[in-house]
Amino acid sequence: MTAGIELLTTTQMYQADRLAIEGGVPGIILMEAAGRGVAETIQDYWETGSCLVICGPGNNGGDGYVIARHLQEEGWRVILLSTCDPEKLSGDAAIMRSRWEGPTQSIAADPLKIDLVVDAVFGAGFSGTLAPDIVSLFATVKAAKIPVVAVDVPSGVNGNTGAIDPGSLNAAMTVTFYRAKPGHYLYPARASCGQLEVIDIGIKDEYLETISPDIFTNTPEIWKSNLHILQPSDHKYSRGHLVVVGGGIASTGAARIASRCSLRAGAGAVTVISPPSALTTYAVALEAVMVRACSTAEEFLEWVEGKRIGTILIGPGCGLSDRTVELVIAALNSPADVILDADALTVFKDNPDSLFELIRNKKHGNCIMTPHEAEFARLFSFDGSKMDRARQAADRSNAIILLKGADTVIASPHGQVVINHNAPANLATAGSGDALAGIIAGLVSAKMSVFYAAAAAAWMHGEAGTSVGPGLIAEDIEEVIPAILSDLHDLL
Ligand SMILES: NC(=O)C1=CN([C@@H]2O[C@H](COP(=O)(O)OP(=O)(O)OC[C@H]3O[C@@H](n4cnc5c(N)ncnc54)[C@H](OP(=O)(O)O)[C@@H]3O)[C@@H](O)[C@H]2O)[C@@H](O)CC1
Ligand SMILES: Nc1ncnc2c1ncn2[C@@H]1O[C@H](COP(=O)(O)OP(=O)(O)O)[C@@H](O)[C@H]1O
Ligand SMILES: [K+]
Repeated sequence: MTAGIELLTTTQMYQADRLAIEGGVPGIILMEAAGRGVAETIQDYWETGSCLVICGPGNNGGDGYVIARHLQEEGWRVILLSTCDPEKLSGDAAIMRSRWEGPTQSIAADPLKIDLVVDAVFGAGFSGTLAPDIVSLFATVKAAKIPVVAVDVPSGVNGNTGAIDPGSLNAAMTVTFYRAKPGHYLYPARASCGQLEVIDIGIKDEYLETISPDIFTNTPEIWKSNLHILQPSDHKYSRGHLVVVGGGIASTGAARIASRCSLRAGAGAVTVISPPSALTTYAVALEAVMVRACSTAEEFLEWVEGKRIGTILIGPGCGLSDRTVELVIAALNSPADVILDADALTVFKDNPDSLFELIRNKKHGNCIMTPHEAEFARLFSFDGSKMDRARQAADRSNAIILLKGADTVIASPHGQVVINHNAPANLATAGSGDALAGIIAGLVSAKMSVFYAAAAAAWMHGEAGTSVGPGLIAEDIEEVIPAILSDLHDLL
């Protein structure tokens, strides 16, 4: 099995296919390897039994004929069903059909007597809607509750976007080739893929240099070498002094959660900036985190510059006020790296371009914005997949965009994308986003480059969700960061 962190679009997958063919592996050999690989994977997981293979009109259907042949040779009772006139198949698929010696049915067999269904109707290049006869066939399979193995993707999934026709099948397993596709990791399609298996069909890894993928799954492999390793010469300020801009007396929890997470993630020193009226509340609640009152944006900027603050997190619990707007402007005018979250984004909903201009004009330091979908929609009005929207937003704003959710997407203004896939749904709890923002800030403060910091933080946040498990509240996240960091350092 190959895994590989690269995700390929349909166009890139066709390019891989072409490069392999030009490199001397004919398409028919690739198709044979693909079908045989799926059949072998099926046998790794299922007892020999009876199988319905549903074949479509293109090469995905061609794979289906190969799978049917191999399963039959291994003793399976195979029923093959074509969703189109098999005479209309062309190219490699037509050749594979000619090598299939069993019957080909054009109407549904009795699915109740079948142990497994192989969905080889459409591949990752599908877009649009499934025809009614296919939807109705799939409905029969669903009603019979037979496990489904999808070839490449469950038919009806768009491999580039993660969009899915509601009539598609829910696969127990999806077997794809060479590298996974973004649609395997983006919702809603991700929920329909089941266990994802990526198999080697003889396309060389070296072709990736030509293809130059820019979409990746979020694994430590991407960013672990960028984690800061503490040295004997380190002291608290060399590890980075970070500022979290806190809100007023009614909403101090968010900055408290974020600031504690940022210390855990690696900042050497953290100061919460508070309106004078809330200073005592912060001071009583925080121990290792310092607190400082700041009345005006001018005073804030002067202090940030004077103290050579390297990182500023602003937004969690800040409030939708002129103070927040002024402090965001001051932060972006400072040389520090800036993480904008929550209220720091929403305060610009009536004039997002002014925010983007501030970011574009930032002379030193970078900016990361961490919206959830509603915050994103207040600033941007792009169409398309979550990945495309995050990418366009990064391009428009010149910030790193971390668009939150079960499939958090991190996009850079240079078009690089990472899709996170380890976040359990128990993270959907108040304050969990504040913890994430704090972890990002802590990693940035500890000198991790900003794109990697955003990706690493999303991954650590997901691990924290899994580690705490059911009943997680946002305060729990900081508690498990040391163990997660310790495991990460073991990988180095
Ligand atoms: N690449 C590789 O390295 C390898 C790839 N392999 C396999 O090839 C598969 C990709 O093959 P593929 O390009 O033939 O696509 P696939 O989905 O089978 O069929 C396309 C057909 O569907 C049709 N169609 C499309 N949308 C539709 C709609 N909404 N509603 C109705 N029809 C629609 C479309 O018709 P068109 O619209 O183009 O006229 C066309 O006839 C891939 O998934 C993998 O399994 C392996 O063999 C090993 C090597
Ligand atoms: N269903 C889910 N599965 C996994 N992660 C989720 C889910 N829903 C939310 N999250 C994560 O939880 C965090 C919630 O952040 P946010 O909405 O800003 O909450 P808050 O503002 O209360 O802190 C984000 O990191 C998001 O990606
Ligand atoms: K399929």
